[in-house]
Amino acid sequence: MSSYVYKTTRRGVLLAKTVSYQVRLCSGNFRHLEVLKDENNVAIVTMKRAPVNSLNTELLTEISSVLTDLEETKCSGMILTSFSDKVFCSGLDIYEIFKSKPSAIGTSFSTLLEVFIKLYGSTFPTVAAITGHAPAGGCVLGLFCEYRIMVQNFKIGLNEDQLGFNAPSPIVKLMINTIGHRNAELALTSGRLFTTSQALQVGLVDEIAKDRTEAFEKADGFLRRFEMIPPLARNFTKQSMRRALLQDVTINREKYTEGFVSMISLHEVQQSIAAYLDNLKNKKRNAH
Ligand SMILES: CC/C=C\C/C=C\CCC/C=C/CC(=O)SCCNC(=O)CCNC(=O)[C@H](O)C(C)(C)COP(=O)(O)OP(=O)(O)OC[C@H]1O[C@@H](n2cnc3c(N)ncnc32)[C@H](O)[C@@H]1OP(=O)(O)O
Repeated sequence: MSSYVYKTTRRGVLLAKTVSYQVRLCSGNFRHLEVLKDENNVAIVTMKRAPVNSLNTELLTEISSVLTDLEETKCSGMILTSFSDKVFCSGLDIYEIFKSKPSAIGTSFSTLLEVFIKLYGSTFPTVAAITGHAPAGGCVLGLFCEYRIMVQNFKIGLNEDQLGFNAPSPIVKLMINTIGHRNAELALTSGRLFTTSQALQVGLVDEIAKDRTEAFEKADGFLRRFEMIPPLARNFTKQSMRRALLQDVTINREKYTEGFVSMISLHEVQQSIAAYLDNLKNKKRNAH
């Protein structure tokens, strides 16, 4: 088998077409993730749930489990990315929230919150190499990381309002923390998807890359900024900046999950999701 993998070296990250490379994380057997680690204990976590990395409970559970592994093995940094050169992550799996049992919607959302707690609160530095579109939950996953590098000419944002429901309050706070109140309000109320360059302008992403290789070089550059910073100090500072939101979600996880399930289960919301799915299918049909 020959596939693209990312070979990390002390001086940078190289894209290499090879199969004989570094250590594979052996503590987990993942269906939708590839996890590689370099000699510096930096992990590259690649989502590979074709075609568009929609976040179903299984993928979310795998991400959660990898994050536990990375904490336990004292990983020194993590790059989160996608197998695809078109889509980073298409958000929550719509089919898990459309016409689904409340318990299934609840499990999916609660697992997303678990990923938030582990990823946003991780002791190691995290960076998203966004190699394609990142709508809704895809943007959310990027926002959980400390730094975002996005390949040019794609779209990112919280378009939940377009689907007929609002983004829950913790993610609104996170968006405000990232791009400011005014920009967040304008973006969220219209379900705006930003182009890569617009996202850079408002601060939704931190750097633009011309392609995947450059995104990895820049991600590696971000992680190397911390080589000379004592990890303990870095982590204390990170936790103190993130404590309020982390505590809120940890304490109120059940309440937020119930709120999300009630909202998604509303008849009008289900109708909006149905219309959104029709629209998605029509777009695809018209493109052919
Ligand atoms: C502090 C914070 C704490 C906690 C967080 C709190 C709250 C967070 C709230 C998060 C809520 C999120 C809600 C969602 O994420 S709902 C999902 C929203 N997603 C979208 O709107 C994206 C929809 N998809 C697209 O726009 C395009 O598919 C995309 C641009 C991604 C790719 O386009 P492309 O042309 O490449 O592919 P398509 O032909 O459109 O799609 C291929 C097949 O994939 C299916 N698909 C696409 N997206 C999804 C999805 N999200 N779920 C399930 N399936 C999806 C699509 O239907 C195609 O299927 P087939 O027709 O081939 O069967």
